[in-house]
Amino acid sequence: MERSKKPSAINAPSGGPQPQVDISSDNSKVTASLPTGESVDVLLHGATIISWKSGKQENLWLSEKAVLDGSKAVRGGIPVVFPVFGPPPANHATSKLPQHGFARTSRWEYLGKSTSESGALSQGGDDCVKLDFGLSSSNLSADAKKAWPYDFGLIYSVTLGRDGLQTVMNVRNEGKQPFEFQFLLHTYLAVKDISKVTVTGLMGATYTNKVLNATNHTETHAALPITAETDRVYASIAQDTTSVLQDGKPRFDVVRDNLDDAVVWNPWREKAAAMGDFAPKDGWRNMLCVEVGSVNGWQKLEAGDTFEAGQVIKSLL
Ligand SMILES: O=P(O)(O)OC[C@H]1O[C@@H](O)[C@H](O)[C@@H](O)[C@@H]1O
Repeated sequence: MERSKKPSAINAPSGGPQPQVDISSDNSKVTASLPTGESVDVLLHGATIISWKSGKQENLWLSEKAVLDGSKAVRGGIPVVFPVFGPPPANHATSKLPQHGFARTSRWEYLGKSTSESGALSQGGDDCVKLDFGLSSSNLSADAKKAWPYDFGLIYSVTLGRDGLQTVMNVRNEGKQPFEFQFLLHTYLAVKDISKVTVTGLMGATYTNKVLNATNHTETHAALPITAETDRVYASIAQDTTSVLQDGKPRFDVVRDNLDDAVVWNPWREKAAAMGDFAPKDGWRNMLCVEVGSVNGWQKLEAGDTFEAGQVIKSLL
């Protein structure tokens, strides 16, 4: 599929200090950092970004009890949701998969780095670094392969720039039959105090309110406060950018590319207490998930076709 908004290429390296990329000695994590102090940590387990720092400031929330050894999806950071969002519907090809699919619990392969083609975040030269991760049907566990028997290839590109992080997924149908999928980036943003957070860029969008018996509504808030358990799936949002404000000041811009939907989730006190891997127990005060995706209905990919989509998150300090 041709993308309407392809990231532009960056200029040739300037010869100054270079971004650094390290692979942990146990081969479980890739860390990239820029000479200007930004860094990102990506686990091969789930290709889950578990840390993204702008200088000393951590932008992502990660549970103190997150399980990082590959036995369970990570509670925090940016888990990748594919090929189904939420509990799979009974009458669909994904019906035998676990909630949110297998991408977040599979081990991905690190495909390498580049600094020459980093796109949307670059201001020129080598001020960005792009890490590529791959997952294909041949790397899946026997259980996942059996539950969703399609041939596919995913390439997930994580680009660290000075003022933002870009995450882009390329999905390719490598089989002979079409398949349908959903995709979402389950970003846990770190916030100082949820009681002083508002979310903009959703006004006028219709949403399913999962905490109100999955009823449908239209967003009427220009700046949505988060005052209780929140689990809303917004569909076909007109604006590209969803912003998180702290104390009325912009803290994050989340810019969608070729993705129309977004979930806003905070479990609040009781649901957080019920999650064994959620810590500290009052951690819900310091996080908000703004999850961009394509989750209303299905993306259909014919044999040989590709789909590409992602987000840029800007940390506005
Ligand atoms: O506990 P999980 O599987 O990581 O899911 C967390 C949440 O993920 C959100 O995307 C869903 O909208 C919520 O309903 C869900 O509770």
